[in-house]
Amino acid sequence: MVAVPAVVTDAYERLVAEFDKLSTTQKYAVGVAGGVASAYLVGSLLFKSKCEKSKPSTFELTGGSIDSAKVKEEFAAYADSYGKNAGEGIVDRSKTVHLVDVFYSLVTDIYEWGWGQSFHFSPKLPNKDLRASEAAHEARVAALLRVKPGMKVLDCGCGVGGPMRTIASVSGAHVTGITINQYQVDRATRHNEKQGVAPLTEVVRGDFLNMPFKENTFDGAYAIEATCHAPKLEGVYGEIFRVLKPGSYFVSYEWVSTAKYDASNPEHVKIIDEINFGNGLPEMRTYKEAEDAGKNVGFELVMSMDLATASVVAGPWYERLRMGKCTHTFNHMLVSAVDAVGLAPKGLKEVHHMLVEVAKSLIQGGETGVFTPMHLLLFRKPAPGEKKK
Ligand SMILES: C=C(CC[C@@H](C)[C@H]1CC[C@H]2C3=CC[C@H]4[C@H](C)[C@@H](O)CC[C@]4(C)[C@H]3CC[C@]12C)C(C)C
Ligand SMILES: C[S@@+](CC[C@H](N)C(=O)[O-])C[C@H]1O[C@@H](n2cnc3c(N)ncnc32)[C@H](O)[C@@H]1O
Repeated sequence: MVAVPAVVTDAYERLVAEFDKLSTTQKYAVGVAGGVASAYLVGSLLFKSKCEKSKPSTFELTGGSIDSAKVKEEFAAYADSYGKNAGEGIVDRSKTVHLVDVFYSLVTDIYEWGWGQSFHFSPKLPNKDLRASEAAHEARVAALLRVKPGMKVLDCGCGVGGPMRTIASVSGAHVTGITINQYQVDRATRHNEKQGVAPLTEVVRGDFLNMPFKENTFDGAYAIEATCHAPKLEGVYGEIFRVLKPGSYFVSYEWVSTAKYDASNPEHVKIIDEINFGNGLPEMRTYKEAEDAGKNVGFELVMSMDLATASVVAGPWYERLRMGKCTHTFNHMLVSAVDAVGLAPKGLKEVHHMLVEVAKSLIQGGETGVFTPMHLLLFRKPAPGEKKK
C-alpha cells in the first residue's frame, strides 16, 4: 500500500468540510465547475506531454527566484510597502528596486501561463490576431530605432524576452536585454535558445539605474512598459543616455496618466493607486513628466504620442483584458485548486487574486482614458557639437 501524504489527506478533509456547508445549488455549481477544471487539468497534462513545453502548466507555477516557503511572507511585505493614503504609492522609495524584483518573482510564471512571453499590451489591429498585433507593436520599435544587422541594441527591462526576439529577428541587429530578476534572465535565455535567436541575443541581470555597460556602447535602446518601475524616471533615462552612442535613438512605451487624469477626482486617484499596487509601480507619472525627464538628461524629444488613441481603426489595448474576465475567474479556481492540494507555493493564490483585481483597474483606466500603457516617446542623443533642437 502506498501511504497518502498527510498534506493531501488534510487538504481533502478541509475540502469535504467546506463542501458540506454549501446549499444544494451551490454543491451542484461546485460539482460542474470541478468537473470542467479537472477535465482542463488532465487535458493540459496529456497535451503537454506531446508538445514543446514553452510555458508553465498550472501545476508548475512557482515563486520565481523566491523559495516557495517564502512566497507568502514576501508577498505580505510587498503589499505592506504601499501607503494607505490616496496617491501615495511605495512609501519608502529606496526599496523600489528590491520590491520590483520580488514582484517579478511572484508574477512571472503567472504572466507566462495566462498571457504569453511579451509582458505588455498592444492595440488590436483589424483582421490580425493577438499575436500578430503584439508582434507589430514590437516591430515598430525596430523601425523607429533605424537599426540594421551588425548594430547593437539595448532592451531595458526585457522580461522573458518576447519583444527582444521579435526585434532581433526583424532587424537583424543584436539585442542585449537587462532585467532585475534572475528568474526572468533564466527564462529569457532558455526561450532564446529554443526559438533559435540565441546568436542575436544576450540577457543579463542588472539594475537599469546602474547598468554594467560602458558609455557609448549601443546603436539604439528601447524600453517597453518597463521604465515605469524606476523610482525616478531621470535615473533610468540618464543611464540609457550614457550607454547610447551619440546620434542614436531611444524609444519608450511609457505607463503614464493622460491629459484626462484629474488629481482632484477621487475615482481617478483610486484607479491609479490600484494600478500602481497591482503592477509594482512606485508611483504614476504624467506623460508631460516623462517628456521632461528625457529632456532633463540631455535627450532631444523627437516624437511624443499616445498609441492608445493614435489609430482610429485599432481596437483598445484593454480589450484583451475585458474579454478575458471569465478566464481570470476560471484561472482563479485552478490556482485555488492547486493551492488547496498543496501543489502551489502558499501565497501564490493571493498573488493571483491581486492580478484578478488589477485587471479590473486597468480596464477602468483604459475606459475612462485617464491611463495609458503605451505613450510613445522617441528620444535622440545629440551628436557632439550639434545644436539642441
Ligand atoms: C507592463 C506591466 C505588465 C502588463 C501586463 C503584461 C500585465 C498587467 C496585468 C496582468 C494580468 C492580469 C490578470 C491576470 C489573470 C488574472 C491571470 O489568470 C492570468 C494572467 C493575467 C491575465 C495577467 C497577465 C499579465 C498582465 C496583463 C506592468 C507590470 C508594468
Ligand atoms: C512589464 S515587464 C516588461 C518586459 C518586456 N519589456 C516586455 O514587454 O515583455 C518590466 C520589466 O522591467 C524590468 N525592471 C523593472 N525595474 C528594473 C530595474 N531597476 N532594473 C532592471 N530591470 C528592471 C522587470 O524586471 C521586467 O523585466
